[in-house]
Amino acid sequence: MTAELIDGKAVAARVRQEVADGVAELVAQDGQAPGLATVLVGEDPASEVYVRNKRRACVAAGMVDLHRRLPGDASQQQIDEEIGRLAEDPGVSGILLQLPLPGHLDPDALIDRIPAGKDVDGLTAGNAGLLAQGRDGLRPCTPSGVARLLDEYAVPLAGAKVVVVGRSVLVGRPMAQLLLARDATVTLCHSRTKDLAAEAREAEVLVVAAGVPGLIGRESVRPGATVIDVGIHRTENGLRGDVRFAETRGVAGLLTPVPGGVGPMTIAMLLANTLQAARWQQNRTNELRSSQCSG
Ligand SMILES: NC(=O)C1=CN([C@@H]2O[C@H](COP(=O)(O)OP(=O)(O)OC[C@H]3O[C@@H](n4cnc5c(N)ncnc54)[C@H](OP(=O)(O)O)[C@@H]3O)[C@@H](O)[C@H]2O)C=CC1
Ligand SMILES: Nc1nc(=O)c2c([nH]1)NC[C@@H]1CN(c3ccc(C(=O)N[C@@H](CCC(=O)O)C(=O)O)cc3)C=[N+]21
Ligand SMILES: [Mg+2]
Repeated sequence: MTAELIDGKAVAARVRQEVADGVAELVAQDGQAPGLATVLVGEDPASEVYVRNKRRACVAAGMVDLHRRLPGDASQQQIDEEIGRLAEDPGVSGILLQLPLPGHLDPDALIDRIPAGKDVDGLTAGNAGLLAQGRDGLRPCTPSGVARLLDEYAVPLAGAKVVVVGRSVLVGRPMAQLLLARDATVTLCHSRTKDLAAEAREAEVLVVAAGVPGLIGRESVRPGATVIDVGIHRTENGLRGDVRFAETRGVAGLLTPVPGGVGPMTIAMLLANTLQAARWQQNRTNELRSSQCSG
């Protein structure tokens, strides 16, 4: 068997076009484009690259790029105040605080200063709680990108055995919650899991987000399974994932490559979240206006 590859680049391009169309529609309705505020503290080189890519994608979708850069020695209070200003600003639809922050700062406290309706990374306790309760909210970009890929390739989730490897707040946990909301039977594995390969072999859908290069190979994959590799590692031979690609391709039914799989979906879903946030804000403004007119 040779697995069919999931083309994340193509799906991401489609999502970005949908977002661009939605932005144009919003601009036609009320003359204002959604604005994305990226907040970058310090000069971490990887973060510089991610933020640059996010800003480019935002402009390409017709949104307003509102970037805020703070020095690496900025205080908790300075960043707190900056986020507070962005929270109040009606031109700001979405706020993204790029992580990791310099060590002297408390990221959780700063993230929770972002209003849930502008939290386009879906990382506030408020949005995590809404997801855990199965209520509407903004979802973390990488897990919702994975869910979109599974939908595009018509992978059945209701009643399916799904194994997620990794329980981070950024990826694993929200991934498990999203799949649970789609009626999958979800097993969540982590570094203390006793027999990872045995758990993973049960999966009809296996999502790997451990951050360990080559953790998963043929011994861990059920024949015909769908395997989603979230891991990203820069090696001498280019980008690699958490899945040993060549050998897994001989066992799986559907497989994401690295690069070109999950990676491109993360930015596409950030744009989709920003459009969603802008629509909610527009609806709220319109409701407020009409209630003032009639009352
Ligand atoms: N493509 C994309 O867009 C994105 C890619 N990534 C990539 O995905 C990977 C994971 O990211 P992230 O979730 O932030 O990573 P974290 O390091 O925050 O979390 C890793 C998780 O994997 C678990 N884990 C580690 N080693 C093992 C092991 N040997 N067996 C089973 N579980 C293990 C950890 O368990 P424990 O909790 O017990 O420590 C932890 O829950 C990274 O490579 C990252 O670069 C991340 C975000 C977006
Ligand atoms: N708070 C936080 N949010 C993140 O979103 C986050 C993070 N922390 N920590 C690190 C990981 C990693 N990550 C990637 C996003 C896109 C690609 C991506 O676009 N990859 C392309 C290739 C890019 C290239 O060629 O360099 C691809 O896979 O095809 C990769 C990796 C986000 N992360
Ligand atoms: Mg990828």
